[in-house]
Amino acid sequence: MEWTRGHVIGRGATATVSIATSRSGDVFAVKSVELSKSEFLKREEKILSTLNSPFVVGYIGSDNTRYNSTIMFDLMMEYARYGTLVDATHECGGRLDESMISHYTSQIVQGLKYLHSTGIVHCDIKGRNIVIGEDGAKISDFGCAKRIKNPVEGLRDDQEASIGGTPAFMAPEVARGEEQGFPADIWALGCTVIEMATGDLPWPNLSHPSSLLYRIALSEELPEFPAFLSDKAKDFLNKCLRRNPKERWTATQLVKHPFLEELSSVKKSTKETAGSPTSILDQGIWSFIDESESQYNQSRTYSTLNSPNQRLKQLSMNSGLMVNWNWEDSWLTIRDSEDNNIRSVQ
Ligand SMILES: Nc1ncnc2c1ncn2[C@@H]1O[C@H](COP(=O)(O)OP(=O)(O)OP(=O)(O)O)[C@@H](O)[C@H]1O
Repeated sequence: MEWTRGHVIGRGATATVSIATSRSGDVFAVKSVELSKSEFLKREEKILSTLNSPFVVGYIGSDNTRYNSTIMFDLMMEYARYGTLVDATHECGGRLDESMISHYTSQIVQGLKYLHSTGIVHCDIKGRNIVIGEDGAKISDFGCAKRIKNPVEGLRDDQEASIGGTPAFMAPEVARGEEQGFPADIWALGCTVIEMATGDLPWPNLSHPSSLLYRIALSEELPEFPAFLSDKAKDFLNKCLRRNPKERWTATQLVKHPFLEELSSVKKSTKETAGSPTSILDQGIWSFIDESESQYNQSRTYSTLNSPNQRLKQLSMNSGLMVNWNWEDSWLTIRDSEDNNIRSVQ
């Protein structure tokens, strides 16, 4: 397929996302990294290409392109024109009202139900990894995702032992470096509900990632439930945010929770609530990205250790090293590969 890269619409820890258009005029998003650093994006493609759900961003294909003298690996996917859930929250004055939280949460839970039924743990659920298209919220960014079992053969996947994600959204068992299964996505979902309700991260009063990770891993505390939420919303949070992963509800159970069943019938159109984005033509889609937009993020590798305590220490040290930590910039994603290397990116 012939296509043209447009302007940058987002930058994550690992990749740059641009708008793109095909010769026939179809608009899509393209996530790009240098080919030599594309291991994680290729792994993302391997997972995304197997998925098909209205609640997961759609896969289109992949390509290699030359940008100046650099060969890029490009993952092409459905374009979500209203940006991320964080963007939608900002455009609504910094907080979403409860009917909208219920509406989006219902779609995310259906996405998680689908993913978990295919044996996939997303491992990095947060507002910035939920994109909003014409038909609502979709789970995106499968850079940390793993298939923990082959539903047909019941086999362990190579990635099963890996640990990843964003510290503020990490479940206690993940912060301790023990395991990251389906319940870890449910914990992160609870954190994402708090993020929609407050416009802030869970655990907002912690000023450093190491204190954050120790608190999540080793205290008996939960993130604070926003006092202004209804009892149903708080009960929903209570089913997600249980420190013991075995006590958390599954996505299949959560779909039927009264918070989603009743309030999600108050459906507002995404157009009404996500503001009115600039038209694609206004955004200069037809021009190539310029030099200043081509700084693709570097990845770094750290060795780590075997015991949970040592792993936790390494995770928190890496977090501190990687970012000048403040809550606006705290979207650090940490990946810990099976051979016990932590790949941490800013
Ligand atoms: N399909 C899409 N449609 C519209 N915008 C998108 C799409 N995918 C990604 N974006 C934008 O690009 C940003 C970065 O994308 P993404 O999160 O996939 O990159 P990443 O490098 O894997 O991020 P991180 O690892 O930091 O979470 C998103 O926050 C969003 O603003």
